[in-house]
Amino acid sequence: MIAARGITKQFGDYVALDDVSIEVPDGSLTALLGPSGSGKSTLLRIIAGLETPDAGVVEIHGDDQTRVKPQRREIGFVFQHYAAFKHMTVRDNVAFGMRIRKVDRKRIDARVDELLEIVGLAGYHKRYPNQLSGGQRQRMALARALAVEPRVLLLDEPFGALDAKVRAELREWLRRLHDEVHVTTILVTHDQEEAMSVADHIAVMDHGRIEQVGDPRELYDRPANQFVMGFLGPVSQIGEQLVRPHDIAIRLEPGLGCVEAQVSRVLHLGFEVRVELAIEGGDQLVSVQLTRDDAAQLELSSGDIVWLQAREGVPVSA
Ligand SMILES: Nc1ncnc2c1ncn2[C@@H]1O[C@H](COP(=O)(O)OP(=O)(O)OP(=O)(O)O)[C@@H](O)[C@H]1O
Repeated sequence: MIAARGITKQFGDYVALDDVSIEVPDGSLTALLGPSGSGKSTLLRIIAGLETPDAGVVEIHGDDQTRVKPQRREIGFVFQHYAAFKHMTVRDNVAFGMRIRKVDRKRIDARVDELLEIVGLAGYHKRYPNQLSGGQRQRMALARALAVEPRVLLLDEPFGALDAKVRAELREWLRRLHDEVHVTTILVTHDQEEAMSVADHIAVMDHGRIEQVGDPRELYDRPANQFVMGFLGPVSQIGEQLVRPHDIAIRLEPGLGCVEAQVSRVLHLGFEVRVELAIEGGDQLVSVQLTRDDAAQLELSSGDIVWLQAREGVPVSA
């Protein structure tokens, strides 16, 4: 297990981390998810030893590592903009850490072959980094990080600089890689879909604090507060409540607990139908997601007056 306990970090007067504690189980893939500036990278850098906390302790497998140099923590690190050695081939980039550790040449060769196979770059040994696509370069970076058999793999927005399609592919690939390699991994991301689709556990961060830790489903179904609910998916405000757009029922008659609204647009988006409505006194349109069948039954058109209600038993946050 990797644990950070009571971590506080200030930059001048600014509190980047405020008494943060987290436990990352062995073999898990845990995401630190939060908006820009919430402290994710700072927490990761403290776990890596690249930054020193003002207070608190970092433990890896029960050993206090707070004062241990990064090189001695046995971690692999991959950043968004991976600094590959441009003048070295893919093989030499991946072999770098092993050469420093004086691993013998035969073992290095075998391990490089194995790693390039794992990251889907078999046969790319002789290429140089500028002859790889962005996605291939990040996979090479992962091979390099894994080469020294780290106890922990730390990934800071590793796919952040890539376009949406490649990101989505690499996300799936990372999940499969993790299922194969099982190295305890912490992934920093601001993208809730990325966190939800690859991580076993997610710690949602905001303003230097962890707001909630749980598996993707727990967080979605039982958000601890408005911030977590809003960060994990779209929400609509009905009266004082935040409700997910697919958890709102539209009724043609008034009823107990219903809020009156006027349909402003009906959008047919293939699989779903999205209805945008104005609630009196609300300054933003409320969005409701319906199935095509439900929408067909309601026969809504703009200008109609309807009543909205959160479906029973769904997560709402007041
Ligand atoms: N070396 C530093 N000196 C001063 N302020 C810093 C330093 N590093 C980080 N900060 C500040 O601490 C806060 C948290 O930064 P951090 O990079 O951890 O956030 P983040 O959640 O990773 O955001 P992003 O996704 O934008 O990187 C930010 O307001 C940032 O400006």
